Amino acid sequence: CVLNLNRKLVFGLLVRHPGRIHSATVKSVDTFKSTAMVEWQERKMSRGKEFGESSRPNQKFYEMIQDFRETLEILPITTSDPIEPHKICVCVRKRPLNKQECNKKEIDVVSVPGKGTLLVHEPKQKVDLTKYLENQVFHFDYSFDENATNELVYMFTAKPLVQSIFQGCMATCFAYGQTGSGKTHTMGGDFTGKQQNSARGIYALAAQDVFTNLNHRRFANQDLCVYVSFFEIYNGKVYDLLNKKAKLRVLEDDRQQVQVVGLEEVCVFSAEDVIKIIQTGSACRTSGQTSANANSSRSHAILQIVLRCNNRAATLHGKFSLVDLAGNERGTDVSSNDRSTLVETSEINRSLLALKECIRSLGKNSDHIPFRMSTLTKVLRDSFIGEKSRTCMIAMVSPGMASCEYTMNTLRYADRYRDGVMLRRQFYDSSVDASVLDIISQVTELEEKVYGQLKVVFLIFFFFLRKIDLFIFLCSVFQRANEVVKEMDKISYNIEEGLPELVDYSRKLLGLYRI
Ligand SMILES: Nc1ncnc2c1ncn2[C@@H]1O[C@H](COP(=O)(O)OP(=O)(O)OP(=O)(O)O)[C@@H](O)[C@H]1O
Repeated sequence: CVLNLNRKLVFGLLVRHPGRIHSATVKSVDTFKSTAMVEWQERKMSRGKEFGESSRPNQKFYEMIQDFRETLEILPITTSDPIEPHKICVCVRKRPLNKQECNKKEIDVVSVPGKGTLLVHEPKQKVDLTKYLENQVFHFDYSFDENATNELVYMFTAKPLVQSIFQGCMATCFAYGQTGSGKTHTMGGDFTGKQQNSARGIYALAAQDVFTNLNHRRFANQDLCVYVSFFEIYNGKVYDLLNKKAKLRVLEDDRQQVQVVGLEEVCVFSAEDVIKIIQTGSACRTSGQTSANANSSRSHAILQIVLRCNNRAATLHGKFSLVDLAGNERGTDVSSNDRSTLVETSEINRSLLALKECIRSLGKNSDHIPFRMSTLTKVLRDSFIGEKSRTCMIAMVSPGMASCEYTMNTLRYADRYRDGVMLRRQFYDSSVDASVLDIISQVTELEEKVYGQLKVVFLIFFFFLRKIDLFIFLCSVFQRANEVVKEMDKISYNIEEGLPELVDYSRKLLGLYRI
């Protein structure tokens, strides 16, 4: 800034007195310039001292990121920001660098400049070894930086969902992210050693608000009761955390209602009761060790706060499912590579994929929600259907450079389903969209035709297998297969012909969305 001022000053002088710069002025400009340089060097050195720069690996990237940050206007989210109502809300939370990362002099590659924006400064290197940053920008409904408290995160994410269950909604709040990124910290409360401060997690904050609402005169005459259940899904099986980890079965009745048979549902009368339940249940949770977290949760934990009308049938009024998902690491990230650990990891990833598909379908108002893809989505079925479902996803990210790839994966996961929601809105709003939908439906139709014909070939195959000589039969099958292949060629040519148009429209559409 000082150097810029300096340049502006010289430029101003040249404009006013072309070819005649007074030597005293030049001297003062030079002094000014050298002072600015000294200041800049000092600032750089103090920055270095602060982080032990001399031995920091990736010093160059660190400086590039710091220089970039200086150009950013940082306006973190505060309690006075407005809370907007969402059917599906997607947020991101960055945790601070932890002690271990600070000891390793890790670089913080994530910046949260404003209310819903998050930047990842991805360190890259060209073939000639020149270092550069790829600054990736993500937009969410809300973004929380490393200084955000659980209370602040709660206010914008789960609090509106608590209100919604009193209006009869089925609400779900997910904590998603890489292992060690802060899911359990956010949902269950912070740990001091092995001791968890459950009163400061989203679970407890939600419970407190449930009882505040319950005692409010608006809801007091509804005669509602609060019940809590707490269970985990590990390797596709459900275990009751409130009943000595009893293994439970998930059954679907003829009305497609999914029931966790025998799940303990405890009637609670205060937020303190819920906190005790959280402590009992959390202590039972299945954990393991990963490269990023020595006490990694290897299961999805689901705390359900259920409102029932206090009549004989105890009719369901509203339900809030708070889900602390298992870490989304890859198979290679877990410290043990035995078969059971790999099965565990693949099961976790399968269920996370299923979850993404369900939320995307929900965002697109699709008639078909693929909830049968995993146990997790099965037990949360009623959260994915109907007008009364409300969802909030909090994507957690670790700030370190070593976690950059996982951070990008987490953000893409969250961003993609947000894309689904936004794109659908565009489909309905824009005139271009009808053509895109038209081309997509034509492609689907062609695909169905090919599959239909292949089916005929196989039917003929089985029919003739029993009836005629194998040789004649094989000849006819080959002939038909040949025809089908030719037809497929033709169809794929048609698809390719239509593709540029589709891509063009899609680009326009994405362009519309990004603007
Ligand atoms: N926002 C935060 N502020 C301070 N410390 C945090 C924050 N988020 C996480 N931590 C700390 O980071 C460590 C890992 O967090 P946590 O156990 O919540 O991760 P996780 O995402 O639940 O991991 P896993 O999936 O392996 O269970 C904990 O020691 C926690 O206290």
